[in-house]
Amino acid sequence: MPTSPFTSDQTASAVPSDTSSRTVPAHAPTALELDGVTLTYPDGAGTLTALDEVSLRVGAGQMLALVGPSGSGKSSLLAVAATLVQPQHGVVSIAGRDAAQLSRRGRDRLRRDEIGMIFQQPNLLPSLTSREQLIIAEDMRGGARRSAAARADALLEEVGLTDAAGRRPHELSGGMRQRVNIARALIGSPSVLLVDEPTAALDHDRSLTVVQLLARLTAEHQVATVMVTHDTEYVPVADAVATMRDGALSRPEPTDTGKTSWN
Ligand SMILES: Nc1ncnc2c1ncn2[C@@H]1O[C@H](COP(=O)(O)OP(=O)(O)OP(=O)(O)O)[C@@H](O)[C@H]1O
Repeated sequence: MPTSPFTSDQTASAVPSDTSSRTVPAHAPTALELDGVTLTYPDGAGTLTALDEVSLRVGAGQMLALVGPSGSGKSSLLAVAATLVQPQHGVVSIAGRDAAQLSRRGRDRLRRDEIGMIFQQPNLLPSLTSREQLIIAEDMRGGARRSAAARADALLEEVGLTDAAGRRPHELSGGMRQRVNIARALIGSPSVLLVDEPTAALDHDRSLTVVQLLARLTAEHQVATVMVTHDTEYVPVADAVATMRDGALSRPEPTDTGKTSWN
């Protein structure tokens, strides 16, 4: 496992991130694919189109920042990509598997095995230590306890929290709690990481640290990451940016990290 550059709740201060460890092939294998996805909600006598023929490919080791005004469909895109909501039209593929072709149980398994989710609030269990948060998540996935403990320790080291492994959420800063949350989302070795406003509850320096950490882990774990953010300041840390407007998604534009080409 790579050694973490963090010590405790160390923060960083400049954009773009240190992306020196990020080497992504020009055409990374596609881990997340949306093809012509349309999602509508009932709206009075009619319907509201939340996603309008959205297509997107995110490769292993690539991080996409998703921006757009409130109500433009960003959360709907994450919900569809997470297979939590079924679109009326189009295909959602995770790790090469078409979610619509699976039974409900198959989709649950796909979600459990291939998708990690990170929300703005870490939602850690108050009575558990950082290490236990990760082990119990792996337990609930059905993983073996002994390997879960070793993996939890390795992940906590990667996010710079080895010294905080025995601390409970109230003994951690907001940034540290979000780093536990990120480590927990990776414990099942997902192919896809879906991240909704990870910095909304953090100050600037901690926000930057968290986004840089997501970028580094995306490359190191070869996961396909989609991060919704309202804060365009952190967009340059991602490999590409796409904008939602009225349910339509722009073509992803590579940022100038210079380390990758977009799919
Ligand atoms: N469960 C739902 N039922 C009905 N309409 C919904 C539902 N969820 C979202 N919408 C509508 O779909 C549209 C897209 O919403 P969505 O939450 O995806 O946008 P968003 O870009 O994530 O917004 P925000 O940045 O405010 O979270 C909005 O008009 C919203 O009101």
